[in-house]
Amino acid sequence: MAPWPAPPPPPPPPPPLAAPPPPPGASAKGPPARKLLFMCTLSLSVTYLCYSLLGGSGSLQFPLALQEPPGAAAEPPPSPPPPSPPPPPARLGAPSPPPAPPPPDSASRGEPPPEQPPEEPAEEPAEEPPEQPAGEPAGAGAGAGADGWGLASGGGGARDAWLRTPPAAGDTATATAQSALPEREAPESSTAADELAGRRAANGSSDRGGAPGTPDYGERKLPQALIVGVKKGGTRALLEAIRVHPDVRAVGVEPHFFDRNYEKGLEWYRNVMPKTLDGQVTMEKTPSYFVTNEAPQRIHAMAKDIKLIVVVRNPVTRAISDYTQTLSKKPEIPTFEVLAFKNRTLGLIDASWSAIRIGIYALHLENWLQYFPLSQILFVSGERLIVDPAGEMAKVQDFLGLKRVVTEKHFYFNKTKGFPCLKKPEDSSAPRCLGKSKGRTHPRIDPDVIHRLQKFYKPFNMMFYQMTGQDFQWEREEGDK
Ligand SMILES: Nc1ncnc2c1ncn2[C@@H]1O[C@H](COP(=O)(O)OS(=O)(=O)O)[C@@H](OP(=O)(O)O)[C@H]1O
Repeated sequence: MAPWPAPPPPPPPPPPLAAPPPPPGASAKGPPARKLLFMCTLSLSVTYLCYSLLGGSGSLQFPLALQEPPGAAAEPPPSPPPPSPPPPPARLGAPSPPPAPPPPDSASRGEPPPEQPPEEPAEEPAEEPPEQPAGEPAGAGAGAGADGWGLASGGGGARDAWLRTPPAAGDTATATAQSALPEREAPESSTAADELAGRRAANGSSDRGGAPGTPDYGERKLPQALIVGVKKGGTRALLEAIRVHPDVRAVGVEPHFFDRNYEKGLEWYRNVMPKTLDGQVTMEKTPSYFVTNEAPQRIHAMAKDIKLIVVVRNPVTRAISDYTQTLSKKPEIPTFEVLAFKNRTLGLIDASWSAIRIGIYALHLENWLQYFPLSQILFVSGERLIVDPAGEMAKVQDFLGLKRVVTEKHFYFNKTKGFPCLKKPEDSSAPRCLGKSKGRTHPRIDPDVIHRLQKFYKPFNMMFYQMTGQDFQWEREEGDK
């Protein structure tokens, strides 16, 4: 696998201005990290100023973009109140923005109304029969389950010893927590079986063919690692791949605890988790955390040492993927080209549209760096997760302190699907691809619009590369996939 390209040269030293005070727990973040954060903030301000001066201020409202919608959950009493994150980059020469108004055309975009959480449920674990990998016995794809890579299939597995974990009768805490999962968190896939599989997975029950009635082992723990984003980045592929690891237990559905369900409390959250044995890592993925203003602070209050994983993808492709998902549910929405602009003649991008806003990674990351040092965050390339899943999984396993168990031998490239799929585990279980809602064909987008979006994102991408020390090379890609 090709190594990451060298990070860009460090930014110039900042002028002697006061840096924001560190939050509790930020002591882990050394002076260089704080300096970098400060420089990033400053650079973002300058970038934003430039955009404003060029006439884009009406479109790009960072302070608004990073706010959680009204109706956000209350803080839990036990956690000491962490400091408020510092204000977003100042809009020099511009008055303070008014309270965040919802985009006037949010309904026509297929977005939820303003009182709703801003992002759609990302869970889409529909399954499709996989193409057989070379040498695979015929029929190996039959009986695929509904969650992610079809790990709900029968047939047992190398992990059955610890995966035969349907909810024991009387496991009421879990049952209660699961029944409390709001309907909107059901997978996007349409069948009740899909939903059931997702809920089973969230239950910590056997989503890989464990024998019914076999008792669950271990205890439910709050997660030690989270996949916090980004929506349409490849988070499902990553979660399903890491779940192959015997030392990982993960929730199949997205709990949305730190954005939508926070008021339910930590015990609810714990009960959503599967049972784990000592030494196993408990995980969940909810991609909307990355763009939820309160998420870093809340997660820090729960576990300041938690490991965070962000799967990032070219923000232009990500936006189109996001739009494609919405379009699949609401075919009547305007075209991508229409939604992407505030004023197409003037070339003003509408950064208040969530499909665009989510891709301004540097701004969202800035919020996380108020609470977590960079060393606690792993950035996975969504592009490399497709072309070299084993390589990205090696980094993920290293980051989680796990033995490299998930390797090349767990993947094969499915030509029909056009994506890597999970090969059978060592125990003869069936190969699995992600469902139809993963790896959709995108609508054709006007190349000029793509070009404009690339120009729009470029400074933010550069800043993101500087902040993370990784060059994701999105500027080298041309157009959509
Ligand atoms: N192995 C494999 N199979 C299928 N799809 C894969 C895979 N690896 C990454 N991807 C890319 O994942 C994109 C969906 O991202 P997410 O899983 O994060 O979406 S979601 O936010 O949970 O809805 C999805 O986006 P679209 O291609 O736009 O559908 C894929 O490009």
